[in-house]
Amino acid sequence: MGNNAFGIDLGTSNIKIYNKGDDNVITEKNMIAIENKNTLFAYGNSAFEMYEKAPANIHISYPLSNGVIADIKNMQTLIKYFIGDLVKGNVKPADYYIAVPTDVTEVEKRAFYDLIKDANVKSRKIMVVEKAVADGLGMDIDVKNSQGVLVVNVGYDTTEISILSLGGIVLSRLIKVGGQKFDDAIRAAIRREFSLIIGGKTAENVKIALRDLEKAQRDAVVYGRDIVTGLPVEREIPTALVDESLKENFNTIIDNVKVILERTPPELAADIYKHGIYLTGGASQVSHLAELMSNGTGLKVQVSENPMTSVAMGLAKIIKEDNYKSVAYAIEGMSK
Ligand SMILES: Nc1ncnc2c1ncn2[C@@H]1O[C@H](COP(=O)(O)OP(=O)(O)OP(=O)(O)O)[C@@H](O)[C@H]1O
Repeated sequence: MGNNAFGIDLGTSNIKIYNKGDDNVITEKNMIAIENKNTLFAYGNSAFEMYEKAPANIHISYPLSNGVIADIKNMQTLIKYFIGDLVKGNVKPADYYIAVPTDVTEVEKRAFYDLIKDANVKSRKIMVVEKAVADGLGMDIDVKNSQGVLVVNVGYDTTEISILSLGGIVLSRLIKVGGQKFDDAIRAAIRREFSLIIGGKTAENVKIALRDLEKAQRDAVVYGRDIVTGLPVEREIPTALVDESLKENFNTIIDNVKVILERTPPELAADIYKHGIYLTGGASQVSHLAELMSNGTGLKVQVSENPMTSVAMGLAKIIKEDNYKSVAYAIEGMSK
């Protein structure tokens, strides 16, 4: 069996892996729990379950930060375990296609390649794909023939804004705003208005539930600690407060989209105008972002059907169809 292949979208909060073996994408939390400084205690979704609840001798962390690998050793461990789980412990030589952000340094890009090479996963060939190109393919855009595609991927701690043309990236900007900043803004507003401290997961749940709460015209019910009394309490938070708290981050994203649009070569403007903005990434689903982006830019906004997995689905296409192989490339001067 010489055709094993995996496509990896290494997100800060979620890792998505396409496995050609079963033609499926899995999503796991990109998290590791280490006990007493050196023993692996838990990884992926089970590490996330313990987050904010674990005792002091268990250190839980994300090995990625702002879209780049911050903790190479733990990231290697995670890759080894995730791949091992996917193949039920029987790791065979395989090709790896890994998505990388465009607007990072060459050294940071190379780190993605080195990660796979050194993770003990029997990598045969390691190919790199610009994340926005994979995103485009995952959203069924004809990226190889289109001249002017604007993709905005709102992730956990970054948003990547890219202009694609004829299968390549013309402009790209990675900004440090994403779902985590949205959660922080919700926490800060609740603390300010209700003197209530809530956890990060609670804030995330409010953000995710926001659209449904608004539809049902219901407040968000949260549990937290009252700053004044120090006691745990339950409070009802109006959705209008949550909406208001998110505005500033939304504006930062929209302003950066406008900057990219201003810098876009005019020859590409026609296609961008025709198709509008392709919005994807887990945090792009947050209530009101799409409509505010459309209002702010004057362009229509197409919302991805699979915002969390569009990059991995694009990698799947590249792995399965020879027609798309040309968008993947090897890192120069790799030593194997
Ligand atoms: N329905 C939803 N509404 C709003 N936000 C959501 C929803 N579902 C997931 N999210 C948010 O999406 C974010 C994760 O998205 P994603 O998996 O695309 O990020 P990532 O790839 O890990 O991060 P990055 O791209 O920054 O490396 C989290 O902040 C999560 O709270």
